[in-house]
Amino acid sequence: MPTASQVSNVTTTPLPTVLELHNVTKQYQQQTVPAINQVSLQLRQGELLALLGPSGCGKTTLLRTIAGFENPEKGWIELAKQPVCGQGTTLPPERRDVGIVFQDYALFPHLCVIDNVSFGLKHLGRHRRLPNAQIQTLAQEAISLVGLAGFERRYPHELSGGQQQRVALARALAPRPSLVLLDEPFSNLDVQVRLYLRQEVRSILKGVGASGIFVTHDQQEALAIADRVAVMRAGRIEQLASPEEIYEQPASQFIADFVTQANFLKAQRSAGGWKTALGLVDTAMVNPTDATQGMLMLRQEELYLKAVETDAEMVLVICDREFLGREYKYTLNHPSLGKLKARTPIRFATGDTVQVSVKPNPYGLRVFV
Ligand SMILES: Nc1ncnc2c1ncn2[C@@H]1O[C@H](COP(=O)(O)OP(=O)(O)OP(=O)(O)O)[C@@H](O)[C@H]1O
Repeated sequence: MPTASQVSNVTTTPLPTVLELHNVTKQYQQQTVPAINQVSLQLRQGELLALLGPSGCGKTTLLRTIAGFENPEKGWIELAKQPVCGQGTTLPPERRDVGIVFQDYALFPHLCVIDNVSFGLKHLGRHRRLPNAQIQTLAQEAISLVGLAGFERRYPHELSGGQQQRVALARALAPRPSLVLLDEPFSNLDVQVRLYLRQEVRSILKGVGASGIFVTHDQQEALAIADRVAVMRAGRIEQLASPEEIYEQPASQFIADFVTQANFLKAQRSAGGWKTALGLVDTAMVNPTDATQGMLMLRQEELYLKAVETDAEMVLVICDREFLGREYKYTLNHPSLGKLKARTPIRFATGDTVQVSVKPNPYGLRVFV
């Protein structure tokens, strides 16, 4: 594993690839469709990738296949340019130079922190036996790295959930793997701890130059901490791109819906612009497309709300509101349009009537066919 200074010095040259998947397909016996279907991807050294998607789309199966707990029927995987499965090779998990952090921490309750962290170092497989002194040094370094120096003799039940997850991370990092796999690592934690720990895990991985892949079904989490996000649907990767690109240029209506929870309105192109139930939207505000009709995506922040009297034309009613601190999130209702979501700093009360217009944005509105 490279040092932090090595990592920061290599921003101008492309970093080496640590992981490659080539058309990997895994189908469980009881299933009629593959859990992961022809998945290909590359991960560079130090890169943090999020696997994002709805329940059952294959995120965990993909992670488990990379770790070596599942064997794919088709395709192959290389770690550091060495095949680890497929093409006649099957390396067990302990020989893949991969650290794993589970959702439920999976710590040994009868072992204290340092023994939990050392455990993996003592069981690296017969190909990597380490002397005791080195095991102690590596374990201590990993514990310090995750901010738990002084907690070495505590038992898991004497730690908070966030601290237990730090121990799990220390255990994964102690053998200094080039890749760390994290399966929904923050989902058992309180919101505050979760927000804090996710940034910290990112900076710890970046600090040691390890690559990471984490599974999440939380869009904000994926966009907040990953360098790239793979949005999965029914076993396939539907889009693999930076968080900005996923948000600004979603490849499909499914991604736009899942990631940004946008509104979609039927739209028809006419000479004057795109006709929608909310009025005419200027063609210049919409990304160029050959389509003449489709669903116009309107993100929650792209709706402008103006208070009006109930008898005005095209009135929507505020039927729910959430105060988010800097802004409000409103649910609007219209008898024929149904429900729309909008975010704005403007304050309205439940029951207020508003008219909605569309705000331009720098990256353009999108129409999906
Ligand atoms: N051991 C198994 N045996 C049979 N089918 C399985 C097994 N594990 C997962 N599956 C199926 O494979 C598909 C993908 O499951 P997977 O757990 O990878 O999805 P996921 O995206 O991680 O879902 P979640 O977010 O709910 O954890 C699902 O249809 C699931 O029912």
